[in-house]
Amino acid sequence: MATSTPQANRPKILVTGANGLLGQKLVAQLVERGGFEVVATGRGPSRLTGTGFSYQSMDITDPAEVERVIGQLLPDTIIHSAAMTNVDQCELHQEDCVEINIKATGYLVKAAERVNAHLVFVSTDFVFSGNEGPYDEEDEAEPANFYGQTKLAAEELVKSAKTSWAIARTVLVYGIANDLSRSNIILWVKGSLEAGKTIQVVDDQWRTPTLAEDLALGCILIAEQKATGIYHVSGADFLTPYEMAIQTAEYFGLNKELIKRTDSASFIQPAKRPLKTGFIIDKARKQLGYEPKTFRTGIGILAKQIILARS
Ligand SMILES: NC(=O)C1=CN([C@@H]2O[C@H](COP(=O)(O)OP(=O)(O)OC[C@H]3O[C@@H](n4cnc5c(N)ncnc54)[C@H](OP(=O)(O)O)[C@@H]3O)[C@@H](O)[C@H]2O)C=CC1
Ligand SMILES: Cc1cn([C@H]2C[C@H](O)[C@@H](COP(=O)(O)OP(=O)(O)O[C@H]3O[C@@H](C)C(=O)[C@@H](O)[C@H]3O)O2)c(=O)[nH]c1=O
Repeated sequence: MATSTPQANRPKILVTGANGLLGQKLVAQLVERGGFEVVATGRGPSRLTGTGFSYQSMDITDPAEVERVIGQLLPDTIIHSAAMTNVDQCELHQEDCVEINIKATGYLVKAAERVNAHLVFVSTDFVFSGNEGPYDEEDEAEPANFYGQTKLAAEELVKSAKTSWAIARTVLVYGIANDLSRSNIILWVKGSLEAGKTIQVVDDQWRTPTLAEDLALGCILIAEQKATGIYHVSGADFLTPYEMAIQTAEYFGLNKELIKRTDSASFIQPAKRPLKTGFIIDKARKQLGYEPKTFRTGIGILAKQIILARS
C-alpha cells in the first residue's frame, strides 16, 4: 500500500545486489509499501523494472566505491543481498568468492558503522552441516562447502559490527524476475521438461524452499521493525528436490516420466550439498509476523508471473 508520506521525510533504505532475484523483489515491495525512500544498487547498469526508486551502480568489491556511495547517500537501513550465489562456482573460484562474499561484506559493515545504519545481511542454510536439519537460530553452524564457509565468515563480520544488525537466513529461493544471472529449481525443472530433457533429481536432500516474495517481505519486516539478531526466513514445507520437481511437473502438466530419482552419492556436483537443512521459522512467525506461502501456492504465483512476463 503506497502512503502519502513525503519522500524527504521517509527513512532511506539501500539494497545491494538489487539486480538479483531477491533484490528485484525487495525493491518492488519496498516501493509498494511506501515506508522508505528506496535506493537500489547493483553491479553495472540497472536491470530492474518499475519506478519509484533510484538506482546507483555499486560494485561491492570496490571499497572506495562502497564508502563513497554510502557516505553520500546516508541510508538509515542497508539490506545486503549481493553475493556470489553459484555454489559450484564458489567451490571452483574460491578467491572470487572470498572477495564478494567475505571482504565486500566487511566493506559494507564499515560503511554501515560510519553512517550508523541498521544492517540486514542475507545468509543461508548452507552455514549448517545438513546432518540434523531442520535448524533453528540457536543451532551450531558448520558449513559443508566453500560458499557456506564464506557466508558464515560474513555473518561473523556482521555480528561484530558497531551498528545495529540482523541476519536473515534463507533456503533454496525460487521465483522469477527480469534478466536474472541465476536460475532456480522451478525454472530449471519447467524448462528442462518443456524441452523434453530427462533430469536426475536428488531425493535424499531436504529443504524448506522459499518463494522470493516471502523472503523479501521477511527482510522488509526486519527492516521496518528494526529487528536485531538472527532470523530464519524460509518456506515451511519440508521437501526434497525430487518432490519439488514432481510438484512442479504436476502443476504445469508436464511429463513426470522425465524426472529420474537419484541420490547425492550418484549425483556429483563440484560443491558438496548439505543433506538435511530446512528451517524452523517459529521465531520469525512470532516476532516479525512472518508467514510464508505453501510450495504449491508459490508455484501458482510464479506461474502467473511467467504468463505476465510473456504478455
Ligand atoms: N538463491 C538462493 O537459493 C539463496 C540465496 N541466499 C542468499 O540470498 C541473497 C540473494 O540471492 P539471490 O537474489 O537469490 O541471488 P542472485 O544471484 O539472483 O543475486 C545476487 C546479486 O548479487 C550481485 N552481485 C554479485 N557480485 C556483486 C558485486 N561485486 N557487486 C554488486 N553486486 C554483486 C549479482 O549481480 P549480477 O546480477 O550482476 O550477477 C546479483 O544480482 C544472497 O546473499 C544469497 O547468498 C541464501 C539462501 C538461498
Ligand atoms: C541442477 C540440479 C540440482 N539438483 C538438486 C541439488 C540441490 O539440492 C537442488 C538445488 O540445486 P541448485 O544447484 O539449483 O541450487 P543450490 O546451489 O543447491 O542451492 C543453493 O543456493 C545457494 C545460493 C544457497 O544459499 C542455498 O540455500 C541453496 O538453495 O537441486 C538435482 O537434484 N539435479 C540437478 O540437475
